[in-house]
Formats: sequence, C-alpha cells, structure tokens
Amino acid sequence: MEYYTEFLKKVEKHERLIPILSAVAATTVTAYYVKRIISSSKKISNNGAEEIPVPDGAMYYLGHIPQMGSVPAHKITEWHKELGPILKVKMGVQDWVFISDPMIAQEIMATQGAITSGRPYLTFGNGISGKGGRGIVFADYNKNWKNARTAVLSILAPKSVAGFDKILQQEAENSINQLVEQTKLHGEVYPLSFIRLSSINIILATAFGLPGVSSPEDPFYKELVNMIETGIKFTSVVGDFSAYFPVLSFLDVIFRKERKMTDFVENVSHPMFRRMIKQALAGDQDSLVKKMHLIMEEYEIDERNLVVIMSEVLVAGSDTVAISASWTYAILCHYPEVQKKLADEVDAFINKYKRIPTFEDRLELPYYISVQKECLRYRPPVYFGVPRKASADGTVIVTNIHTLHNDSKTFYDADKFIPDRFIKDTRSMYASSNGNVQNRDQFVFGWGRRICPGIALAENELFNSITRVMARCRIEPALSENGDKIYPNLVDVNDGGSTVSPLPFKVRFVEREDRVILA
Ligand code: HEM
Repeated sequence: MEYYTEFLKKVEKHERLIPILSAVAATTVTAYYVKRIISSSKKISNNGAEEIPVPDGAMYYLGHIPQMGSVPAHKITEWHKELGPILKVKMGVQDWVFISDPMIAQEIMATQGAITSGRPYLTFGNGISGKGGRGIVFADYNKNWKNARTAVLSILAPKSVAGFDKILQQEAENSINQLVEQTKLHGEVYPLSFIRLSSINIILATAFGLPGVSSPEDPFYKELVNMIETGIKFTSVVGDFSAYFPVLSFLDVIFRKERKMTDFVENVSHPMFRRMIKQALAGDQDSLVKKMHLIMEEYEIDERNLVVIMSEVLVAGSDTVAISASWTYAILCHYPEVQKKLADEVDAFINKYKRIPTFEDRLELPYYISVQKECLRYRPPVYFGVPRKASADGTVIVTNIHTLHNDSKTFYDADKFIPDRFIKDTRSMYASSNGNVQNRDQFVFGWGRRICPGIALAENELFNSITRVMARCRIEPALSENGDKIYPNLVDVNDGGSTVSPLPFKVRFVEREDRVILA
C-alpha cells in the first residue's frame, strides 16, 4: 500500500486522482506482487512469482501459447481484465510477467531499472546475429550494451536529429510526391510501400550517410526490405520457439529454422551491411557509421558488433515509423473533419510565415500534435515493445501496450478515437516519454534506461510527413468498381510479432483545390 500512498501524495491534478484511487481499490494486492518481483532474487525464483495470478488453462509444456490466437496481446488484455494489472503467462517453459498499469510499469521498468533492464535470450537476436553479446536492441544489460547505446545516442538525441532536418523534409516531400503521383496514375495507392521507402531512406542518410533509393522497384530497396522483413520475422518475440521449447530445438524443424537464420545472417544480412558500412566510410557524408568508427576502439566495439548494431538500427528505426504513419493515414481517411481541421491549422501557418512548418514550429500546430499522439495511442505500431529481463532470476517482463492504451482508468473513452484528447499537451513525445508517468501521453516507446533512443527521429519524421500531406492533399477512401467507398480496416490488425500494422489498404491522396501555394 505504501507504494500507492506515495503516488497519491504526488498527485497534483484532479483528473488523475480517479484513476489512481481506482487502481488502489482494485489492486491492493498488486502492490505486494510488485514488491515481490522487484525485491530479492530468492523470493522471486523460489516462490515470489507463484503469487502472481496465472490465467487458467495452461497446458503441460506448451503453457498458454495455444490459447493466444493470432493476436496474443488481445488475449492478454482479456486476461488482465479478469485477473488484474500483473499476471504471469506461461510461454512454453518460460514465465512471462505482463504489466498493464502505467504506474506499476514505471516502477518496475524505470525506477527499478538497475535490475529490470536486461533482455531475454532470443535465438536470432542473441544466439545467431548478435552472438557474443553484440548489438543493442537484444543485448543484455551490460557494458557492451551501454557502449553501443551511448554511441547510437550520439546521433539520435534530439539535438543531433535537428541537424538532419533538411534530409527529413526532403524525404517527406519525395514520399508525398509519390503518393500523389501514384493516385493520379492508378486511381489509388497502397501507402505503406512508399512510406516505408522514405523511412528506409532516412536511416540510409542518417545512419550510413548514403543516398536514398527512388522507387520500390529499385533492387537495393528490395534487398533492404527483404532484410528488414526477415529480421523482424526472426526476432518476433512471440515466435521464438527454440527459446520457449528448448527440448524441441533438437527437432529438425527447429534446427532448420536455426540453419535458415544462420544462412541469412552469414550470407545475406551481414555481407550487405559490411558493404554499406564500407561505402559509408568511403563517402563524404557524416553518419552514425562514421561516428561509431571513430569511437570503436574506445568503446570496445569490434567489426562484427558494428555490423549488428547498424542492422538493428535499420530494422528498429524504419518499419516502426512507417507503420505509425500508415495507421495515421488509415485513421485520417475515416475522419474527413479531422483532416479539414489539420489542413486549416497548417494553412494558417503557411499563410502567416510563407513557408511549410518544420518540427521546430510544432508549438504553432497544437491540433496536429494532439491528433498524432492520439493516433499512436489508438492504434499503436507495437504491442509488446521489446521484452525485459529481471537480472535476479531471468523473469521476462513485458508491458502490453494494447492493454495500457485501452485502459479506461488512464484514458477516458479509451476505445474511441478522440482527436482533441491531447490538445493541452504540446510537449514533444520525447519529453513526455522521458517525463513523469502520470502525465505520459502514450506508451509506445517503452521505459527508463532502455527507452527507445529513436523517439526524436520518429516524431520529426511523422511531423514532416503528416503536416505536408495535410497541406497538399485529402486522404480519401479507395473506390470499388461501382464507385462505393472502401475504407481502411481499423478493427483487425496484422500482428507481425514485433510490429502491429493495419491490414493492407489502399487510399487516394487527392490534391486539395484550396491548398495554399507558395510563390
Ligand atoms: C514510432 C516509432 C518507434 C517505436 C514505436 C519504437 C518503439 C520502441 C520500443 C518499445 C523499444 C523498447 C523500449 C524498452 O525496452 O523499454 C525500442 C527500442 C529501440 N528502438 Fe525504437 N521505436 C521507434 C522508432 C525508432 C527509431 C526511429 C529508431 C532508430 C533510428 C529506433 C531505435 C531503437 C533502438 C536502437 C532500440 C533499442 C534500445 C535499447 O535496447 O537500449 N526506434 N523502440
């Protein structure tokens, strides 16, 4: 109880009081569980975790996996409703603790980060690609990880990202040109491939200092997409059967999977990154590769580690942003009145300053800020983020973003898209995610020491794309042969394990007749 009492003392805002009080009422026992998880190792490994509620129906050896269906996060949200904000799910032989309350998550993932910032072992991320403790995303909490993270932050911190403004704006412009052109040519467009192209180009420019590709048909782009898709498939947190069912790893079916992973790393992915790193070092552009190259010795980063880090940055930093933009377009297509308000806001800026707004001008666009935050809350691009590991006993800890974002104690009418929801909260998502948990806008970027280092880049990219689209176009539904409107599906999702995207959809980017044209 003291845990919640402490939080109550900190409450300044009335509207935050109700959720916290209900959390206290509903979960007095939970505070006890929290303490048990974050306290001594003996308690956890022997019997502490036993006291966390476990959903019914776990099967011998398989655990709850057969019950989880195609979107495990949805099932886990149901279990949270039934069993409270902390529960233990049996993923094969592993125990995973799920958390659905923001304050408990903050306490465990951030405040107690010294003992909860590890990563569980993943066959691909740790055993095959990042073997020997290499990389950043899947690396355990140790010196190697810290060095890699410091290096990566040298280019992803907000100030460094600001230095890439021109590239980010140019990429957004190119992507919109393509969306409009494709609509003119084919009457409709599948936006993800073009948005993805632009998010990949941004990583090519910032991380490698390499020129971008101009079309989804470019063979290099296809190679990159194959690399990203395969990487995501292999690192899917719920698909790592060798980790959950170790005995089965002797079976040929699993063995083949591991062999496929090794082939992919040694013959496809790592050679490609070696090539790109070589080009990056030979070129004139400043880049993450060049920065890392200078400090490799000091930070004990070997050549393979550089390859692993760069491949992880490309995978972590491209599809997440592209999928977020894709959800935003899908949602906006359903809400022409929201598009109109966004367009009016951007137009007002352009009329006043005679230029397109940039991320630095964001405070002049509070409606955009609110809509963007709400899109990420309403349809997050990730559900489980990247799982954590408690150093004491290896318990895997996951915050289920789907549950957090659908919790009516934290967000009123959580199941509704409310574009004004964050209208008074103009902080950057970077500031909010790194700030006080009671006022966080949403939870897609994770927690504490391992919080996503790419937030500033992600929000800058989203700002440029969405505001420029609104300045120029309306997003309209595709049309069937007989002229019926076909809207993107906002109900079902494509759960790729690591990312959660809309089902493939087409829309029309129609140029606004009333757009403001700059001389
Ligand atoms: C909307 C876009 C994005 C989302 C939703 C997202 C989400 C996340 C989440 C949930 C984590 C795990 C945090 C935790 O363990 O608490 C993470 C880690 C990470 N992200 Fe992002 N991310 C995004 C964009 C980016 C970008 C643009 C980059 C880089 C260019 C990036 C690079 C990374 C890296 C390197 C990590 C690993 C950090 C570590 O383990 O220390 N992300 N991201």
